[in-house]
Amino acid sequence: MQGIWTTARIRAAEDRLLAVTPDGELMRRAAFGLATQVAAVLAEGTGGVSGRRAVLLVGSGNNGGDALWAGAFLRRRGVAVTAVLLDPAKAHTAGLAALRRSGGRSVSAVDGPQWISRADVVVDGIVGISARGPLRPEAARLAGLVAAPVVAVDLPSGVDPDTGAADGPHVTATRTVTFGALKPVHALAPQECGVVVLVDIGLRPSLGEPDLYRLEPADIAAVWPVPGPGDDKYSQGVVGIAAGSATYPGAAVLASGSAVRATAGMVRYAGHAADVVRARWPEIVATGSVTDAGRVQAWVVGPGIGTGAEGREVLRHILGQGVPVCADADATTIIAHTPEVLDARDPDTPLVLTPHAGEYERLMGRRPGADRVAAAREAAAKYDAVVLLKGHCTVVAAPDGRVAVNQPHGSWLATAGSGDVLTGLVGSLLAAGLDPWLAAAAAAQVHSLAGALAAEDVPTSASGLVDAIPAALRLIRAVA
Ligand SMILES: NC(=O)C1=CN([C@@H]2O[C@H](COP(=O)(O)OP(=O)(O)OC[C@H]3O[C@@H](n4cnc5c(N)ncnc54)[C@H](O)[C@@H]3O)[C@@H](O)[C@H]2O)[C@H](O)CC1
Ligand SMILES: [K+]
Repeated sequence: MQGIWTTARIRAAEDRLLAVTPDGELMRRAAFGLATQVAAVLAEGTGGVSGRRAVLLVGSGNNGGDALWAGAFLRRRGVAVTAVLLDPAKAHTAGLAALRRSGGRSVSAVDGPQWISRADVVVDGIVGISARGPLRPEAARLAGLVAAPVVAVDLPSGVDPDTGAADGPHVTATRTVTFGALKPVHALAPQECGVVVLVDIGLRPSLGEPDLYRLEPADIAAVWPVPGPGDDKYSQGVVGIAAGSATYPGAAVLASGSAVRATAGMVRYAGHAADVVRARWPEIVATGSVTDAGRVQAWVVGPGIGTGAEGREVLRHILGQGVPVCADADATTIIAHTPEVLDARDPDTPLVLTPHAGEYERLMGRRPGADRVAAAREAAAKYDAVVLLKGHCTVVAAPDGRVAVNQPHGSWLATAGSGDVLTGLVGSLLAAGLDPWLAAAAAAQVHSLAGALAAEDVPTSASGLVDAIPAALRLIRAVA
């Protein structure tokens, strides 16, 4: 799994490493990697490096220092480099001297626009992990003038390094070159970071355990259930789907279909949409009620069951079965409005909640807010459940504090029924015996990849999503 560290952890590790590294060495390592990436962007965008024009937006700290040293390295490759100093009195002294020695020029912010307009690439060295809030006015004005590709130093300036919040003026980068380790912004704001490149500066040994994780294809391929010689339809885990109604069978069809596509384990359906589900998915054993559904190793409950007395009884029955439960949609609302339904839950029964922002507000009495990691952790602790907080970047928090951030593949999941598909995936992995946090994180990753494959750059539907699950699993196995 890809480790992600908060800025406080990064800074502490950097301080430890700085104490045993020659002065300026870390910055030069960072800047050399940065210069290599800037040259690559120039080559990709203009067909060459020498003679091209790079403009550096330089803030008052070490982020600007990285940019200035990178400018000096780019000068060796024949790039014309101009540093726009946002605060000349505070520009990194050694970096600025190195740029000037190499033949680079520096100008004040007043003269910035004329250089920015002619740039082939802009390097965002305004602010890094010490950023607080959106870009300040002068920086925002200059950043707003940029038309050329942007390479962000460490992170795109104006985007919160620890939450990825980008609700004020900020840089949107084509590529972000970060140093030592990924920070939360790189996983939580992929649309602002562009392609993220990690430059090793020898920080890893000083870092310790990550604060957040992102699953890689190999992590998913390693846990996704595949039948073996000794398996039969039961041994891979049977998932029960309690969803839908006679009036609204769609959620039942989607959640059940997703479970059928996700693994080779058996799927049982229980509810008022049995005929429709059976007709669409003949593999499924469908019954009219959860009370006569037969043994399962995990339950999915919620989509389309309604939030009235009958829905509450279905949820209460399922929570008392002593198997992992994924509660979604109406089940989330029932839990929020009548939390006493959780009294039916056997304390050892793992529970996965999959709220979107509105359902989160019902559960917690507040919106998730800018810090979605903290929000997911808070809900996970309150309900002693894995909480999969949906969003452009889904965040999955476990009651023990573990957090995974999924890697979105576009926004194709913003379609009706998408949540039903996700919950079927989660339930299948729970039935296969996966750790509930891992099950939710892996399901979210496959769900977003299936969305991209189903869409292929044009809008798709939840049915298309279900059909793309096998392709997503094949792709994950292929790249693992
Ligand atoms: N420690 C090292 O040797 C290495 C650090 N690296 C780079 O250093 C930056 C972090 O540098 P730091 O000096 O702590 O501060 P910043 O450059 O991030 O910020 C400077 C300055 O910016 C002002 N500021 C804060 N918020 C804003 C804002 N929203 N808009 C405009 N200006 C803002 C504030 O005055 C800050 O003091 C790190 O990111 C790396 O790039 C190398 O990675 C490795 C070596
Ligand atoms: K930056």
